[in-house]
Amino acid sequence: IRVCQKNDFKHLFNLNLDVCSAIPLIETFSRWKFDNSRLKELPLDPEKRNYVRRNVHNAIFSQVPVTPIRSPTLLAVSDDALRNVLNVRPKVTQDSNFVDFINGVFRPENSLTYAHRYGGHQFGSWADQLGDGRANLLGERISFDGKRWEYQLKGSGRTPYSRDGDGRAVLRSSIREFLCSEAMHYLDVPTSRAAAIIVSEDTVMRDQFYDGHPQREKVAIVLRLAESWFRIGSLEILAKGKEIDNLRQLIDFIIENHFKSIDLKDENKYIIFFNEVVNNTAYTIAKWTSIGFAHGVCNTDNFSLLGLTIDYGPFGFLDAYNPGWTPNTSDDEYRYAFNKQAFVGSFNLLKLREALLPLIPHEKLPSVRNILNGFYPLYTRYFNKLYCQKLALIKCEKEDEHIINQLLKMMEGKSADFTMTFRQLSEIRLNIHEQIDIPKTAWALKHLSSHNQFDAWTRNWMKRLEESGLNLNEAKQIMNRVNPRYILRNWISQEAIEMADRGDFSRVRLILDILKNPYKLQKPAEDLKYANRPPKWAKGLKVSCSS
Ligand SMILES: Nc1ncnc2c1ncn2[C@@H]1O[C@H](COP(=O)(O)OP(=O)(O)OP(=O)(O)O)[C@@H](O)[C@H]1O
Repeated sequence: IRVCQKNDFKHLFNLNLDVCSAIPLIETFSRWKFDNSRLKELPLDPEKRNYVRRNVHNAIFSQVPVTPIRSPTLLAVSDDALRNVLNVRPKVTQDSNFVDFINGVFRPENSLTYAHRYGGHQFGSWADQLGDGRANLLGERISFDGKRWEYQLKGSGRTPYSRDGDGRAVLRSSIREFLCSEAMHYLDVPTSRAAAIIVSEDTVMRDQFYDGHPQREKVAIVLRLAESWFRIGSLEILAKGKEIDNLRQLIDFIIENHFKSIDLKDENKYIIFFNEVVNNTAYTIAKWTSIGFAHGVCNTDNFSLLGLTIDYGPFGFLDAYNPGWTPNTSDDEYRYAFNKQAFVGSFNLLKLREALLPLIPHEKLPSVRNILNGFYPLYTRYFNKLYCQKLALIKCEKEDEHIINQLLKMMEGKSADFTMTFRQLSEIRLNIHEQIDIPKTAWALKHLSSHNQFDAWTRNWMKRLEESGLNLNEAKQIMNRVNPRYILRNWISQEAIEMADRGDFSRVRLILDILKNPYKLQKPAEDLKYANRPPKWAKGLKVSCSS
């Protein structure tokens, strides 16, 4: 443990304790560098003229230069990601090299500009080669806490995987990804992260904005971070192309770097690996469900092999509880609806199992099948555990599952606000006549309380709390640690996007600051009514795959 530097004390008092258990933070960006020895071991496409779309074979990466955006402006940074992942002092963002770095112009020592070749099942069908069509992997680096991070630019130009795309990401989708990936981190959901976002005056055409008409939109680049960007589709394309050596090499690489408990010499290593991915995926989807998050495009190319939430496209958080809701207006069949995410997760894991088949001996296939069959029970266990926490039901027994299901039924019947109902449940009290008392400000709960089963349910729930030895105050403390008050509702990001489009980045920065502490009441968030009933215009907001 290093001795804290003077400046760190102010963070210590904010309880940001980890800053002091670290090597000193880097002060000048020009000295910052990648470690990058491992990624270079993986098969590289020999073609270097990589601006033209083509089918790539026998490679995991293509080397593609970044195409910078014109007159880039730094829109926002995540101080926490800078400190704890890049290990730089946030003031390095004033260094001109920093914006140049995100724009691909300044290349730190050892940096790469790879585009990854992957495939995927999209909306249930095999889509063949997809790949990083607008992203560049810059390299890997170990942060001071020993974690290995892969750095990526999204929106950084065309690659052989761009298909008909222009290689760009528009401002609105970049802001959404930047804010939501950081918000998910603070909500304790396994996720990729974002360190910074730059924007240009350059525009590109997109065919679906608010009113469904083609529009020119500004472009942006996000510096994204993940322990690994490999997806189910990374393995699928190798299996489909019968590139078995590459398949084996990539899985071994992932096991060695990210599944340290698996012995590479173990003859069952691929089965154990599958088991781990199934477990991680079940946990992440249960976490999504517990905070009302719908990913929106759960294709296999968007499902991380580490179980991280990746690719923040047409995602959304539930306002009114409608389990069949999808945030993605392009999803006509509601395949990726909120309540279908576990089903889709198991479909995606089935595709992973298929990709692993060439490496698994025939006699071991039944055990792989059993692992997959265990997905849904595992997901349900995580789901129940997380929902028990949301209601402070610390015993989490069969009876409690009944309480959870009854509450969700009532919420669905009343279209109760998902986030605020859970949050405000902790504010229920019994008055001196033992009657249920809901504060006037608890608008979501007041609404739910008109349900004819609400009183009976509440008393039953309180009885369970009592049986666990908890009084309402203790329950409140537990509940307020897991039920956020602020989430990134579509209307909240929409206002920030419109301001940023006009050159005012203050709202994006403020929202990031608020979402750092989603469980804590904050005045700026209350002033902006972020815990109030969503405004009427929020209902008309649409998000689609066009980004
Ligand atoms: N504007 C674009 N230009 C080039 N390729 C694109 C563009 N938009 C999407 N693609 C490609 O289409 C495929 C599906 O897109 P999707 O939106 O799922 O991914 P993404 O958001 O670009 O990337 P990621 O999954 O890494 O976040 C990917 O191969 C992606 O690279």
